[in-house]
Amino acid sequence: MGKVVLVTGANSGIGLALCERLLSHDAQLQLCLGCRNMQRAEAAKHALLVSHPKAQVSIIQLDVSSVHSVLRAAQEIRHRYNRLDYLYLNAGIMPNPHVDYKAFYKGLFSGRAIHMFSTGEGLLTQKDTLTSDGLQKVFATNLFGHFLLVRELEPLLCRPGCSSQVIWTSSSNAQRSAFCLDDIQHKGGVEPYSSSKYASDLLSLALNRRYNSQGVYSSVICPGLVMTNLTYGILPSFLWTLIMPLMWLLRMFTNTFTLMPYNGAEALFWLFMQKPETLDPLAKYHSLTSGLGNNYTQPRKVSTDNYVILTLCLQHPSPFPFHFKMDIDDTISSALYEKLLALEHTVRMKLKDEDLGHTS
Ligand SMILES: NC(=O)C1=CN([C@@H]2O[C@H](COP(=O)(O)OP(=O)(O)OC[C@H]3O[C@@H](n4cnc5c(N)ncnc54)[C@H](OP(=O)(O)O)[C@@H]3O)[C@@H](O)[C@H]2O)C=CC1
Ligand SMILES: CC(C)CCC[C@@H](C)[C@H]1CC[C@H]2C3=C(CC[C@]12C)[C@@]1(C)CCC(=O)C[C@@H]1CC3
Repeated sequence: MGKVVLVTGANSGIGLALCERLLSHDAQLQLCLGCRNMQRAEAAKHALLVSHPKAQVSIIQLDVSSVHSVLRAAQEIRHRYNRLDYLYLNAGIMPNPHVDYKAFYKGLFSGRAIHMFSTGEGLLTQKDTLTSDGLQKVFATNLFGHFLLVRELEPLLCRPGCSSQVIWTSSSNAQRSAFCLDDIQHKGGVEPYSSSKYASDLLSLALNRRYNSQGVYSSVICPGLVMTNLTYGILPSFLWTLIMPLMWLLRMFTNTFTLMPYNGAEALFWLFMQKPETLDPLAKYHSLTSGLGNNYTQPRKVSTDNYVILTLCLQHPSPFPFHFKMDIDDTISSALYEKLLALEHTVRMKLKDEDLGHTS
């Protein structure tokens, strides 16, 4: 039987491009598309079957921002399959983005222009909303729903003698400065996207600590800047098309302008072909495209700008030598993991109470 792969947010952009690449590589795969919108999911399945008529593609209705939907979908997946080899946690949103053009103009002449183009740091804010579960929507979609999904699919991922991979689509926009352990949902800030992506980097570390002994390996990837529905929400598509020659030119200076979903999916696809035991849990795997248009994957250390480390090390005398850095990263990721477990407990209790309310 072929390997089982579940991809969330598979009906468009990077997720759909990944599915195409996976099927081109391995026609025996059992590919499951986790999508919230069934019409768009059917269209994606149809497109995949046109290029791979013999492929085994199925759909699971999954809204990762809804606790009820995640629990129901996981139950259905456990019913359909007895294994899960790859879980791609790719669905993501950046609602109501606002570009700070003043900061962009300043950044152009700051000596950090390339960094700004590759990370979007300091340029973007978003207006978040609440889900029906009362959670911040960006947090619920980009992080918490996926966390719950991993927890629910534990029996399929952890199988004696077999290994499996959990792969997060993170972002170069993941910023330590946007994330706060006391406000993991980012209720009080205007950069929920950066916060949620930084949290996914931390969570991946925690998942490795928790699950490696059971054969589950978690990695994070960074797709670069890709033209998808997400980026068309930041600037209209005609404007992106208009500045495309400029972006090709910028590729000479930053290889993070992957631009096409196929290129953005490079690291996701590359991880599919790796032995998970050989992967570095502290690396973030970047999809990169050279000035000449060649794709490659490069691991870069995750969270090198940890301000807690800096604060501690700047104290005199420093309570920690520099080589304690990884331990402190580990402490933050453990703390996040505990907070997510506590939140999971709360939402499960709330759902139980609601169910009891309906039956009595
Ligand atoms: N484009 C870029 O430059 C970058 C993107 N990324 C990340 O890549 C990932 C894929 O985004 P991208 O392909 O660019 O954008 P798209 O908007 O094309 O894809 C996002 C996918 O996520 C799905 N999705 C959104 N919310 C939910 C939900 N609640 N439940 C289930 N599915 C959901 C969307 O479904 P629907 O069609 O129903 O909305 C869609 O299939 C995201 O995690 C994004 O943050 C990271 C760095 C850069
Ligand atoms: C000449 C143009 C390239 C000017 C575009 C300016 C900005 C709108 C963009 C520069 C860097 C971009 C970027 C993203 C969005 C658009 C920019 C801020 C992302 C934040 C999109 C989502 C991500 O996950 C990472 C991207 C990093 C770079």
